[in-house]
Amino acid sequence: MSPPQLVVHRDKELMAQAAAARLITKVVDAQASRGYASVVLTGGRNGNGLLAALAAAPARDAIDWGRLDLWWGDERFVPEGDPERNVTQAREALLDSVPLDPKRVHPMPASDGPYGKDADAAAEAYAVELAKAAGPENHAPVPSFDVLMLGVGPDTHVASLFPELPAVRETERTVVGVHGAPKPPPTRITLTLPAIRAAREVWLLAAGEDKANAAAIALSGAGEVQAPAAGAYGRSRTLWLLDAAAASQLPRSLYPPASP
Ligand SMILES: O=C1O[C@H](COP(=O)(O)O)[C@@H](O)[C@H](O)[C@H]1O
Repeated sequence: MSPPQLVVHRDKELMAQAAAARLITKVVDAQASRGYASVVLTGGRNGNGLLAALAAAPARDAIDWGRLDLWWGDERFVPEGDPERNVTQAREALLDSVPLDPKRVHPMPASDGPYGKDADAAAEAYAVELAKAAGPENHAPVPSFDVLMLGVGPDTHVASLFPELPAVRETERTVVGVHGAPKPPPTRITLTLPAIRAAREVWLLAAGEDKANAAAIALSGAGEVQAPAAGAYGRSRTLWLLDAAAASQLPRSLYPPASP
């Protein structure tokens, strides 16, 4: 487990721009050393803000988009093209404007897809897709993602791992269906903590006042069942990217006040 490091930016716009710049560097470096990169996208306001900032970044074309594998950390289990789907929002924010290789883009199944309304079967199929992409050297039946991003919800949820729901307790499977999520829609698909922890780097994104309490709880030693964000860490790095509003309730030992 790699202990959390914090980077606090002035506001959410700057946080999104800085995170986008960081992601460009990470992907370019991975492509230079290995030939390709793999990234797990998150939904939510902060994740989409980062993608929009990436779309607007002049350096975005330093990325070889055709050699980038994209996966998702979670999905709302609604029909294809539904505006609530994380992939729909990601396409609008960035993906439709860059030359990705469609074979390397791996959205989670929709509720009108081959598994119909069966979110558990759809989750299992995604686990199989991940396992096929994993190499023997990988640390779990998922690829060694270079960067796995997670938006932190106001209730400390990450991906679709909500406090106290069964998915956050999963220790074997890499992807599960979620039923009765407290945030709509209630049916979802999510990577589990073991899959998340197989990533080289996990970046948690938290901007805005409504994330302040969640960040403070998750970073103050809470258990992962009560505060799923506390259980999300990467093998080499766990990075919390915050804005000042989201950092405003952190203990001073973690985020000392700025010098005058
Ligand atoms: O529903 C979801 O919420 C979280 C956080 O979203 P935010 O709008 O509060 O930032 C997101 O990370 C997750 O992917 C998504 O499905």
